[in-house]
Amino acid sequence: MGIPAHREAELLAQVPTGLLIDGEWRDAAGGATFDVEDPSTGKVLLSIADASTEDGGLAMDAAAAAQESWARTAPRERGEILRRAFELVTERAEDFALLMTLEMGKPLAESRGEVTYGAEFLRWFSEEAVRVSGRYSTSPDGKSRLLVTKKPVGPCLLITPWNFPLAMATRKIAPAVAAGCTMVLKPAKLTPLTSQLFAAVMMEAGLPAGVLNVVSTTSAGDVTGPILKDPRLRKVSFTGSTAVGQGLIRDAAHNVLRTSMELGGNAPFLVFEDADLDKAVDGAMAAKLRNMGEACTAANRFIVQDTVADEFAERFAARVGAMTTGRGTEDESKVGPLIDAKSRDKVHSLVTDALDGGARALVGGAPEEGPGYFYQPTVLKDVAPDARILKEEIFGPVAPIVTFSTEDEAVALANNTEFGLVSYVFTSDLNRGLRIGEKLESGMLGLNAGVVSNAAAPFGGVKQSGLGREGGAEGIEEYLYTQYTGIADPYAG
Ligand SMILES: NC(=O)c1ccc[n+]([C@@H]2O[C@H](COP(=O)([O-])OP(=O)(O)OC[C@H]3O[C@@H](n4cnc5c(N)ncnc54)[C@H](O)[C@@H]3O)[C@@H](O)[C@H]2O)c1
Ligand SMILES: O=CCCC(=O)O
Repeated sequence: MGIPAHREAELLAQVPTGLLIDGEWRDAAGGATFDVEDPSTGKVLLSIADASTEDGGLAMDAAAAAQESWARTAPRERGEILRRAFELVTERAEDFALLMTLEMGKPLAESRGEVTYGAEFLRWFSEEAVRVSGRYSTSPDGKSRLLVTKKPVGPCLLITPWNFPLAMATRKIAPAVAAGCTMVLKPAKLTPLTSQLFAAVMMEAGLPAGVLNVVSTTSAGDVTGPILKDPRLRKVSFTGSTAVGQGLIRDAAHNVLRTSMELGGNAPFLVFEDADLDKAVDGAMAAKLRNMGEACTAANRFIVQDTVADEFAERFAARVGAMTTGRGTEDESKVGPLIDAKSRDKVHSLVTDALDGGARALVGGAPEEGPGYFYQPTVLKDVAPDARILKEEIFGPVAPIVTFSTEDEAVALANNTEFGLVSYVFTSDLNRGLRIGEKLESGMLGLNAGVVSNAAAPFGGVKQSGLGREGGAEGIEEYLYTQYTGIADPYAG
């Protein structure tokens, strides 16, 4: 059983294929289009408008023109639009889930999870929209008054990746809407369809024309480069690879833009000998195989105390080996394809390098035969310390295991990376968990938990994993700036 072909066709027919500029769906200026493919089959799902530099300029014009009036709308009005969007996405959860599965490949159950997660940003920020506040105080010498207010930063450029097509968009759009900012959204060319449908839902929820403009394109730099140089732009928020983020930070320096950067990771997953191994294996499954390992939060290095390493590896490998790969629309599929051939080749080159360096594959270790970009869920043991797989983001269903003997050694191994997004620690000793957490260089910590993502939490990294936070009370601050007004002493004649 799976999803009938006519259901897929009916859904695809509802996805807008134009660019959303100033509230209208339009063809690209030169009429160009591009194909979006299903990574399970390589077949074309839909052709959509391919934005050019000119289209990017029109989108920027629309965002700039809408900014002033949008900033003046009542916070409650912005919150209600987000709340309606939350309800519409929730009503259409099956559509969004199927669309993500089609264009990105993840199993339907995971897509449904992403719909819940992605929609939650809409609900969370619908509530935050009315909580922005400032303060009024007396200066220390009593001679003046200090009025501190928060204002929307202004038009924003939002750039999103392909791996969580809905949640990465709502995590930016919702706080921008709540704060009163207008936007140009550039989704990833591999998975633009979810953003296209989501933008239609935002319009249906009552978002005024020009507030959200969407320019899907195959020429990312050509579209975003001029926007970044436009003096009307005030902020760029990016989720994607560290290399691209570094380039955008350089470009953002030109106009000294506010930047939020959600970049790559190399998460350590630490298992201590006092951990409940059943829970550690459950956590490892979630931290590694969620989204086929194509998550910035994916556990990239399993660092296990030597006294329990064999038992952990054996149990983990048994679970991983039981995971069936398949098109995400099929009921039995637990692990979908990787996003494209390049990604699968990269994963395999990391595995091959590790095996050549002396590692053993307890399960998996090769691409799947046949159509689509499937890779066998894999566990590697005895990985050499200098293996590339321990240094680079794997972004696939592959788990390398290394061992340690002391707490200090575990921390040193975990911190031995330029990334610092999330770390996972499994121990039944709370003091040890907190102690290790204090020593780990990462923006987030999963303590006996394999997933930390939550709309109510500040998501983000340190070191080369990024700048700023998305979600939580912190998320809206990224779209606000502080204005201070100094007021003369009201008692002085
Ligand atoms: N920290 C986080 O929250 C988070 C979340 C999801 C993904 N990621 C990271 O994203 C990466 C995977 O996503 P990806 O492959 O889509 O990343 P990517 O950096 O290749 O692309 C991300 C986005 O940037 C665009 N882009 C690429 N080159 C550009 C340029 N020169 N100018 C402007 N835009 C450009 C892409 O079209 C896409 O929309 C991984 O490294 C992953 O860790 C991080
Ligand atoms: O890929 C990174 C995002 C993952 C998440 O938000 O849970």
